[in-house]
Amino acid sequence: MIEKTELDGVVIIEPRRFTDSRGYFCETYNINTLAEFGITTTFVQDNQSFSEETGTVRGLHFQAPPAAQAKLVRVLSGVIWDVAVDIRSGSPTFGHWVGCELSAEKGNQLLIPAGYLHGFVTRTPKCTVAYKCSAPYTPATEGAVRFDDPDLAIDWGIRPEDAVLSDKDAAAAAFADLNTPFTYEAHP
Ligand SMILES: Cc1cn([C@H]2C[C@H](O)[C@@H](COP(=O)(O)OP(=O)(O)O[C@H]3O[C@H](C)C(=O)[C@H](O)[C@H]3O)O2)c(=O)[nH]c1=O
Repeated sequence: MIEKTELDGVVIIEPRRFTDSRGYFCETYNINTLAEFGITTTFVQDNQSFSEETGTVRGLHFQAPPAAQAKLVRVLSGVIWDVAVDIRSGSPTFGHWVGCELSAEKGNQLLIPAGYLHGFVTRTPKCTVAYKCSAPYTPATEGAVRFDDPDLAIDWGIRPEDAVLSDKDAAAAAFADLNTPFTYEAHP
């Protein structure tokens, strides 16, 4: 059901699927289920993005306090490699990243607390990604770091030059220039 990663508070969730002759049913989010695992994050906004091509990279993004967002990410169609990067100053894993393959078929999810960069690359065409956010969209607090930043050295499984990027992401800041607005707070 819930698997910790080496990054504090970043967990992989695999909701239970009730299968029968019609197909399956699963609860994709239940506040009480997460509370059983000590996760008390509440969400106020649902997002969905669709990416036509394999190799589409969205990220690495964050919103700064007071609009910092935790995210609960899942895939409705296709497969992505989902990445979180710890940017909490003072954290023993500052600048470290974890990746996880999320797929519609598996129905697995990645929970990323506030204080982390988030981004993904699509591993199939026509990828639909849905994610819950713990704070509303607040453009004035948005920040972005280059997905292929050499200091992060994230393995995206593609050549950087092959990435399909938005203009915003193509012009994102270097990690070294990030003035992280997050202070390290341990997660349960
Ligand atoms: C994030 C967001 C965007 N927008 C508007 C602003 C732009 O005109 C348009 C596309 O936004 P953007 O290019 O930032 O979309 P993505 O590149 O998919 O960004 C997202 O991708 C990574 C993976 C994330 O984790 C963030 O949630 C988010 O930054 O949607 C909204 O109206 N509300 C929103 O919450």
